[in-house]
Amino acid sequence: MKKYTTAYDVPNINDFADKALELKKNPFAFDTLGKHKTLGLIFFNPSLRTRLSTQKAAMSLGMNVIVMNVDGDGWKLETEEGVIMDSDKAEHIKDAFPVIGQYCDIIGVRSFPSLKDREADYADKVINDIVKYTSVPVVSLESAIRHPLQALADLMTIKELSQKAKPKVVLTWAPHPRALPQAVSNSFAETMNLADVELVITHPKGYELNPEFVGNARVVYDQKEAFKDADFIYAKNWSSYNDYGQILSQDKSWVVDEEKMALTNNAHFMHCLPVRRNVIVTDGVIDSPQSAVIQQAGNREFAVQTVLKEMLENL
Ligand SMILES: NCCC[C@H](NC(=O)CCC(=O)O)C(=O)O
Ligand SMILES: NC(=O)OP(=O)(O)O
Repeated sequence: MKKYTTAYDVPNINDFADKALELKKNPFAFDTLGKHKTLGLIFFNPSLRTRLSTQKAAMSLGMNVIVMNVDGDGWKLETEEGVIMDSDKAEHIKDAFPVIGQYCDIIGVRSFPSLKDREADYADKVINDIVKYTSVPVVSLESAIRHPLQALADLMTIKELSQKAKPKVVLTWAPHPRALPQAVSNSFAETMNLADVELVITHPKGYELNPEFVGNARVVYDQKEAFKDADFIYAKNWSSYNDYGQILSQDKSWVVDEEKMALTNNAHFMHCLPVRRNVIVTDGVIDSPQSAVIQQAGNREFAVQTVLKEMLENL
């Protein structure tokens, strides 16, 4: 595997999630596979889960790990082509990543969208440029438009918890004070379209996701209608795709609360974290026995370990 930037980078994401669940049972089975191999993690944006789970996963495979927060610790990196570099950005990614590629056997990158220029964000230029400018495998730690490691962990969690062959999975928009990327929702929808689930997406009008990611999902604008008989409720805020990057609503009636969860089939509550309590979801729901958020975050380790293992085996 030369890159993992979307669920389509593996032949079958369902089989791949099963492999990850197998690895979870015996995470140290390949603890010398990564001997003398170095993983470089480059963060343009903050992280807790992705950073720590990836470091842990690499160490369980015997790898060395080097981590850099490029906006904090190093030279600020320019990502635009052909600019006169007289701003605060001292180095171009075209120079930085071929250098980083010489020090590393695998590179992981987190780079959020601008939320200003839809065309540029959806070209997913930073991660694609890094794939282009380095010869080593690249894993997305959340790009401008996708978060494939999160979606893989989400699929694992649904497989672990589902009591049905084809559960009803509802992705619901929820309010947030800031404009957030569509990446988590895009990757979740992309992956659920490939999984054996009934996918429903609910959001206020104006928050339609890119149709490429919605796929065969049913879009329901009435949140309570969408929640009926759901087996999984996956909450996430995202900014508008059509009115690009804008906050169109902060409607508190979209918060996931106990009353709405009571409409479901005793659904499991999911969120990628970090989550703003009592903004996205009430304490009562996230602290309930049906909350899967900690298990989901736990699965991040084995999702990325499976990707790294596959890359190491094909170096
Ligand atoms: N990696 C998981 C989510 C990351 C990001 N969330 C955030 O930036 C939340 C920040 C805040 O709540 O202020 C997102 O939505 O894509
Ligand atoms: N869910 C997730 O990617 O978390 P971090 O942003 O903390 O890495």
